[in-house]
Amino acid sequence: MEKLFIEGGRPLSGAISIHGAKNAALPILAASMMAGGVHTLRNVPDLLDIRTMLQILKGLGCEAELEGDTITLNTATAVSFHVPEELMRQMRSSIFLMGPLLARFGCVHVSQPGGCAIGERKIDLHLKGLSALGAQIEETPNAIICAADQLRGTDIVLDFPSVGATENIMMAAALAEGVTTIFNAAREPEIQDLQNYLNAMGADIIGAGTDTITIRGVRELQPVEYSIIPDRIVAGTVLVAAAATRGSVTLENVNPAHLTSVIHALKRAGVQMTVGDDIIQVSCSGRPRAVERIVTSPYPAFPTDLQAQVMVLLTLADGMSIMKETIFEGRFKHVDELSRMGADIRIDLNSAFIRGVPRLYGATVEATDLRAGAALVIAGLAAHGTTIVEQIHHIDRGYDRIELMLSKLGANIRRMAAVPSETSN
Ligand SMILES: CC(=O)N[C@H]1[C@@H](OP(=O)(O)OP(=O)(O)OC[C@H]2O[C@@H](n3ccc(=O)[nH]c3=O)[C@H](O)[C@@H]2O)O[C@H](CO)[C@@H](O)[C@@H]1O
Ligand SMILES: C=C(OP(=O)(O)O)C(=O)O
Repeated sequence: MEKLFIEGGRPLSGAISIHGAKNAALPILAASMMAGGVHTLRNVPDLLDIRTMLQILKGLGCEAELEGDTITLNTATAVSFHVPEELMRQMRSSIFLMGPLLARFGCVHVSQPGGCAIGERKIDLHLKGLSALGAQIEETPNAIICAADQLRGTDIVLDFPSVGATENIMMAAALAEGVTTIFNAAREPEIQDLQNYLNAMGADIIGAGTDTITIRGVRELQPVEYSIIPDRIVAGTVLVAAAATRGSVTLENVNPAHLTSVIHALKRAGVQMTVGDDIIQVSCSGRPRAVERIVTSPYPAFPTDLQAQVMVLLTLADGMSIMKETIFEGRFKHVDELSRMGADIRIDLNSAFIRGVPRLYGATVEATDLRAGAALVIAGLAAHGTTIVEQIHHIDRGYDRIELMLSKLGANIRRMAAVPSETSN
């Protein structure tokens, strides 16, 4: 297994361009199935999850090529609506195929999606939404089969503003007969990006970014060229890494409006930031301040996907901070690893009580999930001594060669290949 070796203690400095958003690119790749033909997607990050999605699309019969940050995808050749179980299990985003395949073929055969172990992550809201559009759903322990001769628009009220359910329903409804309105929809920027992509293909959708999305079904969609938005979570990760190492970094190709709650939280921690149209300059010269309370919640509130990374900054703050996680019940797995690096964190139910320490110390730690892994990398950059991060395939799901990105900012970080003794059995 590959590992990251980090010599900590170097302040990050310089400028970096932020890559495209995983959470926008994945549903958009799935949505491309709804318009047979050649699509060109730009600003796509080269991530493990993107490669898994391409593998699924190829398995369905599409032709796909990833060159630099551009994917050329021919979905006209697709012949199958069955996503094999072993591919479904590799990531949560495999579930995005459900709405598009149902809309295109009138039938889809999937199974429970996999992904990081951060909570139960049910898909009941996806299924309820598709059922409301008229799909017949048959669930067995190993398969979920949805079928509909004709999807029909309707009003759908989500019990919780689920990002994935909002997106799956939007995609299926785009080719349904009549009007669908999603109430209590998720408002994440990636949903607006999906709306923009679907509309560019000829869909008629308004409201993404608010809690009410209206989709007027159209008969067909056309393939297009489209550019994915920048990744706000990668941007947030770099902001925290710069602050935790007391560095000074300029982020380019970002949308600061997507990071309002994060910028607010970091400013409360004493981090200096200057915001332009598509750049953010960040610096932190002294010890961060403790922040009384940060609560993760659906957008536009503070994102769960940056909880672990910001917690690292607060482990170094002057005083006691509290972070409350309200989205995923299993998203504190980084805490044990950070404690091994000298952090002082106590968990009580879904709150973490973080007593700042003057410094962290390098250790061998394990990435238990994507953002926990990113947090451990930041901790390693800020720590005294050497940190080895293991199980980094989790990090590769969401960061395009994280070690290259951070090396450009002066970090001493390198990826080491598996040693032969580890691969021989
Ligand atoms: C590819 C992608 O965009 N992933 C993001 C998406 O995941 P994802 O779309 O899976 O997140 P959701 O918003 O659906 O999930 C939020 C909460 O709702 C629950 N839930 C969800 C669906 C459902 O049918 N039933 C149900 O109970 C989940 O268990 C979780 O507790 O939003 C999350 C919350 O911002 C982010 O952390 C993920 O990075
Ligand atoms: C939880 C995440 O992603 P996914 O929904 O793809 O598992 C994430 O990006 O932090």
